[in-house]
Amino acid sequence: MGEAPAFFADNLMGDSPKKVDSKSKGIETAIVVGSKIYVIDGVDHELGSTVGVRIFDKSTGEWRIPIVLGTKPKPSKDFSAVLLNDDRVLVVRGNSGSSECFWFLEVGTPFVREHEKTLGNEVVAWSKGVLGNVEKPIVISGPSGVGKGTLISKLMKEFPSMFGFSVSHTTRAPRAKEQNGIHYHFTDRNVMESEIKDGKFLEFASVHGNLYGTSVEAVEVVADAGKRCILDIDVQGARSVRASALEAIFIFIAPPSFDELEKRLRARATETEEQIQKRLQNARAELEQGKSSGLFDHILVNDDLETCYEKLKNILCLREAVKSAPKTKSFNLSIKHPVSMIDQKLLINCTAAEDENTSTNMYVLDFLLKGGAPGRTRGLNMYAINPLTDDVNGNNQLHLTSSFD
Ligand SMILES: Nc1ncnc2c1ncn2[C@@H]1O[C@H](COP(=O)(O)OP(=O)(O)OP(=O)(O)O)[C@@H](O)[C@H]1O
Ligand SMILES: Nc1nc2c(ncn2[C@@H]2O[C@H](COP(=O)(O)O)[C@@H](O)[C@H]2O)c(=O)[nH]1
Repeated sequence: MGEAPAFFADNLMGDSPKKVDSKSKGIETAIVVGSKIYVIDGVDHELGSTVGVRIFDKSTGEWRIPIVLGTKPKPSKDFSAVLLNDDRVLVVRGNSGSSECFWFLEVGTPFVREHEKTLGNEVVAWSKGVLGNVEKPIVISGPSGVGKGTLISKLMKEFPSMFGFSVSHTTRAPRAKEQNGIHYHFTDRNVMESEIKDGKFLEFASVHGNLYGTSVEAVEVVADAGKRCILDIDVQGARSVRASALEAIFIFIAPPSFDELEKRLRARATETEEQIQKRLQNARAELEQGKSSGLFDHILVNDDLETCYEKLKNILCLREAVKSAPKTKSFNLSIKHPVSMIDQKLLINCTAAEDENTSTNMYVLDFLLKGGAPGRTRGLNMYAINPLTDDVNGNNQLHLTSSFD
């Protein structure tokens, strides 16, 4: 049994985070969640330049080191933590810009519980809070050769700042023009199987004799860039994502006929005859499942490419004029960043980037909205308010008052 660290002695029951100075670990931030205390090491010298998490169990008096999933924040001496509910903690990284300051540490979400079961160890998961109202990711499925990749390429070409592609892992060999890290992360089966065991994948499936999978990181990288993520995955993968906590839009692409599908697959000339036969055989089952399972929100027939592409854009509510993601004004979070919680909304004082000395902005994080990326905690609505004139919802109170007058 371990010994409770001295800094807990004065506030073991409270929920408020405390910044503590520890000789061995540098600056640490602690937060109480139920019977556990989560300690975040801002600068961990033993592990190099990384952020560590330790758990002190008050009921047993033991320290535990959890398995840490997701993308961690960069080390900082200025972390502060706010308990959002029993399963997640908002970690604010002080002295950083708007794209680096909000992080979530999941300690008991369904995602974490699920991984605890498979990994047989305590798990915590990091994800980054992304400014702006991040739209739901798009899952595109359909039989091999139907034109998923072609449609996605068109979308990415027309709206480069709006969409980002989730680069899957696969054990199949690269095709002539495919580049590692761009089209796929090409990997070995034993490496991928071990990473699946480590909980690195949001979903995975055996497709046409090879392993394919979407890593949590692949989707997070896109969300971190403030873009809407597109996943090109098979029907089994779509089913797994549907069962996960990731909220997405599911679109199934069907061919006009089976003969046309075969023609396209052959014309692409990327597979051997044996592989084509395997893909066509699997296509029958995929078409049946895709069209009948109720898994998909939309089914599009890719007959004429341009017509299908226009329909896809309609589903995604894209118009010619909207070519870039809406931008939120950037800001810098100072070391002192007072926070307060009102009605599931967190108010944070920040300094506006353009005028650091004088202008203070109030930002609101709205925890009621859902959506976003695998991070289960992403896609949170963050917006600026003027504390002198606006209420917590951003409504101008002066304007309201004068209209009543
Ligand atoms: N509407 C269409 N009409 C005719 N040919 C098409 C159409 N859409 C795509 N194609 C062609 O069909 C072939 C297969 O398309 P693509 O590679 O995009 O399919 P896919 O669904 O991504 O396949 P996979 O699942 O194997 O990656 C390509 O050669 C592409 O140019
Ligand atoms: N379940 C998943 N399926 C995936 C993923 N990445 C791609 N795919 C699907 O595999 C087939 C074959 O792709 P190909 O590039 O070898 O032609 C296709 O249907 C893709 O949608 C993934 O990460 N998970």
